[in-house]
Amino acid sequence: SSTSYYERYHSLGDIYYWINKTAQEHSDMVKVILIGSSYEKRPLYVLKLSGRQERAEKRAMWIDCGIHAREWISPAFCLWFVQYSLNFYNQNNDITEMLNSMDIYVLPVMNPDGYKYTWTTNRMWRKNRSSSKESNCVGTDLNRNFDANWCTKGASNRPCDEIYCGQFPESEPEAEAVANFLRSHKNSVKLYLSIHSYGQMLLFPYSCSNEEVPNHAELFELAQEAAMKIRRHYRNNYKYGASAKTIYLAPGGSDDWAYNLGIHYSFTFELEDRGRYGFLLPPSFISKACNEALLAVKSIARRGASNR
Ligand SMILES: NCCCCC[C@@H](C[SeH])C(=O)O
Ligand SMILES: [Zn+2]
Ligand SMILES: [Zn+2]
Repeated sequence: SSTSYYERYHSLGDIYYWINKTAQEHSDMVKVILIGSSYEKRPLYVLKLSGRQERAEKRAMWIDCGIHAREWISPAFCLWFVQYSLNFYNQNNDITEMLNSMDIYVLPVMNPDGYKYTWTTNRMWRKNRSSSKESNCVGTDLNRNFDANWCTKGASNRPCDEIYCGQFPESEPEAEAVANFLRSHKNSVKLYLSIHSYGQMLLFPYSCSNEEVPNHAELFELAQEAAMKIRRHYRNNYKYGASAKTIYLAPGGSDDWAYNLGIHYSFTFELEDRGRYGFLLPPSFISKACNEALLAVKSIARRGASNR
């Protein structure tokens, strides 16, 4: 059987083509928003998904994929999620209710320069591709470049390191574009999701310190409920909890920053697997990894963003 388009990994050019084709084919539910450009001047496109029911004062959810270049399952999930949502709208109750109750902003590739580089040059590249004057090493870790305890323990100020924090908070155009968009939509965006791999974890703030956020218990319960559903439906185990304790200290993260902006339902997902293939997850695993992630998104979105 021919594997579907959504069970394969796609090159950057392919993804840009897919973004425009999807928006054209679903012009009643999808709008393309240009939120900025990468260091190498590639466009950062966000797809805005909306149900056909116009509701005043709609809440919104944000999902970014591909912040780390080598985590190919992440952009694969964003594409898979968009097509699943569009195909099952007005068929599946969960999807219909989700899209009728909130707009969904999806950024399929937050780090296009790095993603391209993993296809052409180095499959294991993580950072973006910006260069600094001080060093001939390239790239900043975009998930250490946000203004949340920036460049403290768990990040590095050395340009050659994989977790280099950049020259200053939002020094990177990719991070600045996302931060600007969320700042200007902070009254409607109620749920922030950042999709990564690997490790099978559902994480929430803080990762910049061991301090618990005010609604820690609620976020813990949401993550726990989602992990339980994945365990029950797919017999797969996802760890869950506050990032600093569950994975490691990681300051300057997009999720911590979004939380501090006021988006108090903020999560980072580490998708499959647990390390057997790691970042090189075979295409045959895409469907299962995306179904597991979808279950978590639906579970958290139903509870999290509907609370007000
Ligand atoms: N805010 C960071 C959440 C925890 C760390 C997530 C991982 C994903 Se690869 C990282 O950025 O190192
Ligand atoms: Zn990552
Ligand atoms: Zn990761």
